[in-house]
Amino acid sequence: MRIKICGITQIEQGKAIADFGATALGFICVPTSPRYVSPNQLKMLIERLPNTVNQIGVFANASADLILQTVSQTHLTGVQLHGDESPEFCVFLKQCLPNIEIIKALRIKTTDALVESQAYFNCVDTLLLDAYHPSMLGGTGKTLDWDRLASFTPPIPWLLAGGLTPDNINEALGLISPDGIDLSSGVERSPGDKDLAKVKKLFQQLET
Ligand SMILES: O=C(O)c1ccccc1NCC(=O)[C@H](O)[C@H](O)COP(=O)(O)O
Repeated sequence: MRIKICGITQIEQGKAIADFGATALGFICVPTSPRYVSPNQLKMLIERLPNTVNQIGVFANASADLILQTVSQTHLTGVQLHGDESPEFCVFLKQCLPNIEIIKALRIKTTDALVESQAYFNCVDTLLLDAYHPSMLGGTGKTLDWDRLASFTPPIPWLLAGGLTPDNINEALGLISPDGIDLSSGVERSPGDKDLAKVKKLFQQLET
């Protein structure tokens, strides 16, 4: 199973998280986020972090130009679209970046919103389901209604996000079987400052 830890801002924390067994690290390229890393910071982080893990840049309603420029300046292996990007935008980006993983995040307000995911099945490599929040785009700590996701079996890989913590991860994975999980605030001391004790506990819990 893929394990993505999102909102990395510090090299040493990123290295330690990769050593614990994360398969992907996420970097927030959304300027309004308290976890924001600038293109220069992102380049420096990626240069110093192990290339054995996927390096995912998270964008929200950014222009294609900004995304393409950021990818060309760094060695991102994937781009996560966390805003209101249309299927057409995703198709365009995939055409421009055929070797880069495109992840479309959907913020699920009600399970009816899962129907929306169908429009992306042929446009992206991976889906990510996150919790809806009226004023925050991500890193909210809010959980999804896992019971209702049991029937979500898209034809492409998907990651579960939203309020996952070392204490609730096994409950979530007992109810649903995503291809991977994505955590941010549940393994933090404060936004962008990862708590390595919590990350360690997460991996211990996943082994039980
Ligand atoms: O984390 C942010 O600050 C953020 C800001 C704007 C868009 C997306 C953002 N995060 C996206 C993520 O991938 C988070 O890991 C995901 O929302 C889960 O967060 P959490 O509920 O805190 O585990």
